[in-house]
Amino acid sequence: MVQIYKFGGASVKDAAGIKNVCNIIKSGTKPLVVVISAMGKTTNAMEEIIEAYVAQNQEQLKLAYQAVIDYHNPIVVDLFGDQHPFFNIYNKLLNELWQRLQLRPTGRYDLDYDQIVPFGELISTHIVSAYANSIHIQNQWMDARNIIRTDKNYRNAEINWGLSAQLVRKSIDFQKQSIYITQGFIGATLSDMSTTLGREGSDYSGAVLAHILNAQSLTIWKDVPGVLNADPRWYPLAQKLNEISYPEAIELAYYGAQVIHPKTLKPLQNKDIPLYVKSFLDAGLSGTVIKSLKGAVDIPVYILKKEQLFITISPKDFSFIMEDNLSAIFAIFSQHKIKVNLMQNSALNFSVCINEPRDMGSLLKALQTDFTVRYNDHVELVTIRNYTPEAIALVTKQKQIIGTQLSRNTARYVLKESEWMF
Ligand SMILES: Nc1ncnc2c1ncn2[C@@H]1O[C@H](COP(=O)(O)OP(=O)(O)O)[C@@H](O)[C@H]1O
Ligand SMILES: N[C@@H](CC(=O)OP(=O)(O)O)C(=O)O
Repeated sequence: MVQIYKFGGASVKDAAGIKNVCNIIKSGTKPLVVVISAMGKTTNAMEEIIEAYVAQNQEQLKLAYQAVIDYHNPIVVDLFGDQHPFFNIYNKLLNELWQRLQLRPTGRYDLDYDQIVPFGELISTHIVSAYANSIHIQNQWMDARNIIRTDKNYRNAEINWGLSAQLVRKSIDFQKQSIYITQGFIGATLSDMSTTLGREGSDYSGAVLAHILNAQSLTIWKDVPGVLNADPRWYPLAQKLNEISYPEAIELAYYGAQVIHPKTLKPLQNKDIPLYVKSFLDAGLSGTVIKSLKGAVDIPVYILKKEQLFITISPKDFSFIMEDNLSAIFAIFSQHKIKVNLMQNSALNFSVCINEPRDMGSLLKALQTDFTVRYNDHVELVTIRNYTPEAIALVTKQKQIIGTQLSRNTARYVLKESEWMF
């Protein structure tokens, strides 16, 4: 049975990382499909390109494009030397990106974004695939846009499961090749326009392929030993969870545990395919497995969401917060692509915690036509699953609490941003 491996940007951020990834691929059970993200923070660098491109700021565009080249070039030279046939592929790809940047913007930001940002993944996968072949790890590079078909919802495209399944099965032949290397995060519409699946969407790509290929397992290789009970960058005493059930992992991802993309788990759960989260820094460690399990995680799990805005909305006409008002509010959120992380309502007020919007002014303006709006900015949202009095004390001590929501398993606190001291 096939295994799927997914490597994120951190694992391929430099030449040493790529060599390490190749070692893991070499040791992995075959057949194997490998899904790789753009190297390091390349997607952010591609977003700089987009900003300059859309603004048609040529000076800025050249600088942003050059930054992408300056990051990748030394890695390519380190891996291949400065004379290698791979440079034909590599230079062709960069040239294709530059030519794309010479076209005039269409005026549709999301569409342009999706034609440009995928170059990050195309470059990284070509580098890893060619390097692996050069050290005799025979593999086939595959363009995910030829197998992952989506709708036209640029930047957040939905998978066309039926067509993708047909194309994946047609393109992959494990009799001929036991290792395929492809991109996460990207796909294409029926008319061959590139699409992306949402930031950090490569985990999801891994799950889509695992589902379609009835894989034995999906392993996502991270810079942490597994899923921990908190982000270790925030809470240094975080502990590894050995096993998590699908529903619990879905809840953790939904509340914002950044280690797994929220859409990743459903396609796996539906076919009972286990997800391993393992460390690419020490592939021998057991990691975390997410699978069908009875029983819950037995320690508190903490999830922090930064850069939040807590808004309280009240109808100006003193009507109650009922379905018609709620649907008007959600229509505005949807138009502004607002993600609601927590909501609460009383008779006269509706409060939400949302990611700080890119254009706060236009959101407020839209809401203020029919509603009075009060808000707290610079807030953080902490969710504690399996909370205990000690866990609550840990996150709320010396904090100004702006909102609280408690259910049987989950405690949520909207807190004024201030330094964390554990
Ligand atoms: N509960 C958690 N367990 C482990 N890591 C977590 C958790 N919550 C957040 N993280 C963070 O997620 C990071 C890995 O995710 P991410 O950077 O998206 O990986 P990649 O880019 O490789 O896909 C870790 O470095 C860690 O700081
Ligand atoms: N490169 C894309 C997709 C992705 O999933 O990346 P990573 O696996 O490094 O989080 C992004 O940064 O959004």
